[in-house]
Amino acid sequence: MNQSLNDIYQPGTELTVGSHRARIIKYLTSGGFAHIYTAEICPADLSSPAKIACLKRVLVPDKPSLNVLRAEVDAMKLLRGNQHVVSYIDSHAAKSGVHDGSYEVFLLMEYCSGGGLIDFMNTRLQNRLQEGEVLKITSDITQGIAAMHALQPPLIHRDIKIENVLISDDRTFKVCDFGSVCGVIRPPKNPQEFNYVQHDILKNTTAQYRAPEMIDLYRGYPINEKSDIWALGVFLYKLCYYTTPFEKVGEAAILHSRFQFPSYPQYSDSLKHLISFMLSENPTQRPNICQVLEEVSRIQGTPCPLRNFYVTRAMQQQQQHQQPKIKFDHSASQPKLDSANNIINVPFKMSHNQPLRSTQTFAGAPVNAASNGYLPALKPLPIQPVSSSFTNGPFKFIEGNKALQSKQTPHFQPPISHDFNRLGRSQTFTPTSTLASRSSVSPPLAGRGDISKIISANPTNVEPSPIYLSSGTQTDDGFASSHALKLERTKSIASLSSSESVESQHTGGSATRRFGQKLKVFTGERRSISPIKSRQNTGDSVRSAFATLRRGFSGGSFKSELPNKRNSLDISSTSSHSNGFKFRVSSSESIEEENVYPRFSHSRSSSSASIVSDLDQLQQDDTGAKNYYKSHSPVKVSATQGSRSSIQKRVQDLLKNSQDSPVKKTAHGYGMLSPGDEAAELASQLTNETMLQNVHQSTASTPKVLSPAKRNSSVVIKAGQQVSKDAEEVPSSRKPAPPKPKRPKKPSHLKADKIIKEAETSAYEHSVDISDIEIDELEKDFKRRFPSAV
Ligand SMILES: Nc1ncnc2c1ncn2[C@@H]1O[C@H](COP(=O)(O)OP(=O)(O)OP(=O)(O)O)[C@@H](O)[C@H]1O
Repeated sequence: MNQSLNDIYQPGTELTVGSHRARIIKYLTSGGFAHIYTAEICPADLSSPAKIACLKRVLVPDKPSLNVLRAEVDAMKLLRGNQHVVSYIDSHAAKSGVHDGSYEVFLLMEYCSGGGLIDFMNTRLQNRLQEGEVLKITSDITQGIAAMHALQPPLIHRDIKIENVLISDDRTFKVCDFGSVCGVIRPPKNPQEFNYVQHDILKNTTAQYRAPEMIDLYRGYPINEKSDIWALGVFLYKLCYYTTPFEKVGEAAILHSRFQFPSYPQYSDSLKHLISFMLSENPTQRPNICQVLEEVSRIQGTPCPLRNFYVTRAMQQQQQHQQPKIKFDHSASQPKLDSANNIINVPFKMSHNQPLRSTQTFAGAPVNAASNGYLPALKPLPIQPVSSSFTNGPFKFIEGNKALQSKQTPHFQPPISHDFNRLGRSQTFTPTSTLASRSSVSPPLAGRGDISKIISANPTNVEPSPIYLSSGTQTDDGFASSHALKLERTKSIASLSSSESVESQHTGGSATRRFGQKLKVFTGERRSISPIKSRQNTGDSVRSAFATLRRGFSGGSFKSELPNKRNSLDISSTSSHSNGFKFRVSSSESIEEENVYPRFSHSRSSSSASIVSDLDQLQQDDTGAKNYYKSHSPVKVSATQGSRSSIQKRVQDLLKNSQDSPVKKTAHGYGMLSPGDEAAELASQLTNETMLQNVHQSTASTPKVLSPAKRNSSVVIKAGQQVSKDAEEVPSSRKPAPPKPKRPKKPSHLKADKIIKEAETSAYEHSVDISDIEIDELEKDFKRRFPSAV
């Protein structure tokens, strides 16, 4: 940390953060460039009467870095009020007292007095977490992530990991760190896009939690909710075994989802199956977040706390399509609900005898599927019940998380015969599975909108109630991705500053800190006592925006940290990282592997928040990355402008705006606007919101920021340049070929999920008309499945 202890606010220091007064109670800790405090706030937070909040104070070196925080703050705002997400209260930015172009950002959020999950786990080294505890944590975090996936368009967290979970005083586990959040990223279509996405993923994700489709972009899958599901699977595995499933072998194992379950501690087959299911190599075979929660609840023996919003959307979509032609007899087709909202007339078929079709080993022993009672879905699931109860009885519905409860509760529930005979896991952990997945590559998915679109589509301060409207979210299959999205680009995301990223070179702070930093680069941060290293086991990236800012501050070389970048994305690479591990006995009972294979740079730019938009821009720019990055600056395109303008016009607009567009100011969000203030102007430029200037009415001094030269004395490598350079290093055989628009043939037994697909498709393509053929097909399909309804 580049700040001395003198910079720490003393208890009693008073600040203004947005519309809140904050009085420092205590300095808690430092994270990267952030200082974390508890503070008493006035007025108390509306969402909770608590007067104690957490104040995060961050030094931001420059404007582009401010964009990063903006994306994080915006994501927090969208999720505010969800009890499984660390709640945003207020924020504020101003120029720092040091006149070097740096800024100070204050973020007030809910204070989680229980500390971090990582710390909790470290208290349980001798007595590992029991299944009930694992399930409780997983359920909470799944609900937090569900709140993101439920948005339309959805938000992808991209950095789900143990370290990003905090515990509130009521022992609720909460997701934090939204610095890596993005919208759905469609598969890159050309080398420029490929390099851009690759770079963005390296910056914003953590190696051990990276999904196969993130490592091997040539597979042609979008980075979407299913990538979060993978990370959540790794998270769940680590909760159980205190290490990640791919710790030993690394990427080669990730690419084929090759892992084993340790024999200790012992967990039920159901839980292991769930993990395996979530870690399906093929993203289309992973469950969606609602299905994960349903299964967690089933294992817990409790009702599922959320409705399956994917199903609801699909049903609504179907209803919309069919209403004009089909006389829908609700009474015949819809399941009857009892007073507790339980379905009472839906046959529930659950096979306990389905053999598990997986070559995966469970601590060396074959899985006894018969004792499992539940087998994960082999294929994208057909419409699921909103929730399944643990027993073979009726599905149960409860009104759980308010933030996810629809104000438009559907009038009917899906009439489902949930046939578990059809469920099973087909994944084989052989290299051929990769080939198979390649052969069924989904056609490119066009962008679903950048984060600015997400923000505008999901207004803050409002419960994400539109989640039950038609979904633009991919649920289960890649088929939907064959429908290119036609979401209009309403405005160019403000955070177009990847070229500004700088690299780590620690230049200040104590010797201990420097040592710690260095360790972090190569092996993860050490915690001298803790055997569960917050970064050690999780690989290379720490993806909070604040962490990035720290690295941005400290300079360093991106290139130096990317010796193996090419290999890392080479699916054919057989490079084993086994030599890169050394065993370290970190406690009497746990032996941890220390990942020492090269880390990638983690400099973050705001690009993470705008990748879809950026890809669109790249796509339109035939002259490639060079020109793209030239125009890669904060741009404002109005909503009306953005709609389907020609390529030339859009490029012209972008270039023009990047050069001289005056910024439209509004006055909400970060606080009041001080006209003329550059920080406020920037904030407005980035977010249509404003920041307060000099709101910082502290009696304490402003933290010192090292001069750029000092903190970045070696090299500042622009991300764009580096990416281009790396692009040259990609062997020609690995040059991305345009993804084949090959659409895998859908097995007939999966036709039910067509409803979901249609819903998704329709949601993506707002302007697309449903053809007669499709309607006929829908009709036929509907008649076949619900004969009583017609
Ligand atoms: N809302 C909160 N309530 C309680 N403690 C918090 C809260 N936010 C952060 N902390 C504590 O501060 C630490 C650092 O916070 P955070 O991770 O957000 O900062 P950072 O700069 O992103 O750090 P890093 O670079 O290590 O990720 C966390 O590990 C946690 O212990």
